[in-house]
Amino acid sequence: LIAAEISISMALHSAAAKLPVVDLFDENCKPGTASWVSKCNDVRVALEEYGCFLTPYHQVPSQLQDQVFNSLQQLFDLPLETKLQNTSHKPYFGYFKHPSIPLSESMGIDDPTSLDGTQSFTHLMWPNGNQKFCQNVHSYAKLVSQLDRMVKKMVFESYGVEKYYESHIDSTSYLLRLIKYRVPHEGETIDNCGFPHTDKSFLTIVHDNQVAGLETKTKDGNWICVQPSGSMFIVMAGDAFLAWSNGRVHSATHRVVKEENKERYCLALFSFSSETIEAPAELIDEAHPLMFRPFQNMDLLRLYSLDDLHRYDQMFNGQA
Ligand SMILES: O=C(O)CCC(=O)C(=O)O
Ligand SMILES: [Fe+2]
Repeated sequence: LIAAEISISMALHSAAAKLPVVDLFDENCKPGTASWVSKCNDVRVALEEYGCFLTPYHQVPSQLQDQVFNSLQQLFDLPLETKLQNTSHKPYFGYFKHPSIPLSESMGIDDPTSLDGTQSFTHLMWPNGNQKFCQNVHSYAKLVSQLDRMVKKMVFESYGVEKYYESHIDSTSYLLRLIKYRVPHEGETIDNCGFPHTDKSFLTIVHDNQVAGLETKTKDGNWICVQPSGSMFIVMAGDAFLAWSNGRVHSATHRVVKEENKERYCLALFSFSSETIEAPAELIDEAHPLMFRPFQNMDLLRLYSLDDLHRYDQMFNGQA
């Protein structure tokens, strides 16, 4: 009986695969210490094996999280013609809504870590000003960008190429996407909230209002449902990180499905590099021949967006 129970519990365990959780901020973990080195290793391994991991990030106070998610509600309640003011020549940087995924709607703040970036977005949405929104979103983006830099520092160190870290960070820019997934209307049977995809960023940090929906795919093809909780942030490698690492870092396919009958709000901080994306010489050898020709991160995003729009249209016209 005991043996049977053990095997049942193992079966259940493997059925509900979970993402690794890496706590970057435990007390003993200061740069230079042995525990820092092993933490860097954990981060690298998580990104190599899963392409993503969960991390508790208490640096964003829960009060600020609440305020930001409340502001999102206020933002999406604005009239459509106001939201449509959020435009950009860069793909995915502006307002997006498509008939093939009616439950979701999203907007983008270019350069949210600078006060200018957040202010000009705020001004477009609220010409009479909305100081609270601006301050909250700006502080939030700055705090999350610190997590982005920390993760990269740890991975660069773990590969022994920390000498490239400073210039990489100097050429990094951010995009904060604000996403709303509404509740289906009565009789509406849609649960599709977008295509399964990999991000074209270097790194993405996703955080939601504790309503489930995000799923990531493991290398062996299983979907992991990401369980949200207040201060857990999900750190996800994009295709640019994969290429830079010469294929070592995995970029996980992920998708959003609507499970709960609750509105889901999500904030995704994408980082892009304006340096040419190419693997450091240290990561190229006989066992790891160069996998990708050097390219520009924004070109990758542009190329993808053309395919993507085509897919949305096909889906809308019932051909996919
Ligand atoms: O809503 C989410 O959790 C993720 C959204 C996403 O994958 C994206 O915007 O690229
Ligand atoms: Fe994504």
